[in-house]
Amino acid sequence: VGERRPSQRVIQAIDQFCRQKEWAMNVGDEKGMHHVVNPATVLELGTYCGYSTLITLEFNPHYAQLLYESTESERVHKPKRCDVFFQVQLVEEASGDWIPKMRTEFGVETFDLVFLDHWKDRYLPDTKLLEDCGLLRKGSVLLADNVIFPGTPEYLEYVRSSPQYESQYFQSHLEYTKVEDGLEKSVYLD
Ligand SMILES: O=C(NCCc1nnc(-c2ccc3[nH]cnc3c2)[nH]1)c1cc(-c2ccc(F)cc2)cc(O)c1O
Ligand SMILES: [Mg+2]
Repeated sequence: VGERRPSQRVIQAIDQFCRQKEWAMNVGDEKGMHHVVNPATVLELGTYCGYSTLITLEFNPHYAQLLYESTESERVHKPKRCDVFFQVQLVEEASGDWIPKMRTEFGVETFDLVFLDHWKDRYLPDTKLLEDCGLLRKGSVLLADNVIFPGTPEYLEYVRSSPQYESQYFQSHLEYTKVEDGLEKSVYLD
């Protein structure tokens, strides 16, 4: 889409390096997200190296710097329109502190997609925070990585048992390995 988001060549180079030289916790080329969703306004919780990035929350300054370099986006307080289709806005803060500020800081009404890939014990509290802050609308999609490994049992139980969500599991493997893992796609029914 935009020349400033990590290009496909960068993604392929990351995948090759992580398969052949050193494992890293990107969502990876097998799990991927492209076949699951096609959003407009996206929140990513847990940026890491910016492998899958649009509007993203990362409070680890080292990972945040990696994203700035890979997308040449400027710090969130001077968001630069990377191109007509999207902005990369990076918030170096903890998700629990910043989700309540999304509307006032970024003018976000609701998110079309939330990609959960941060601390696994934050998936459930942050999901409840998104609900309480009115940041989900009918049809909003929560896409959660690592629901099997490392695992997010409380989150899975919640989205699979709540009448507010229609959930579907996309079985795959932990990035660059043969260990079972997968993505849980949960549509908010409101
Ligand atoms: O921990 C993971 N990801 C999370 C990184 C993170 N570290 N800190 C944050 C944070 C926490 C609050 C935040 N609030 C805003 N940004 C935040 C970022 N996120 C992770 C771990 C593995 C994994 C695989 C095999 C193993 F043997 C052990 C582990 C695989 C994956 O795909 C992962 O995504
Ligand atoms: Mg992950």
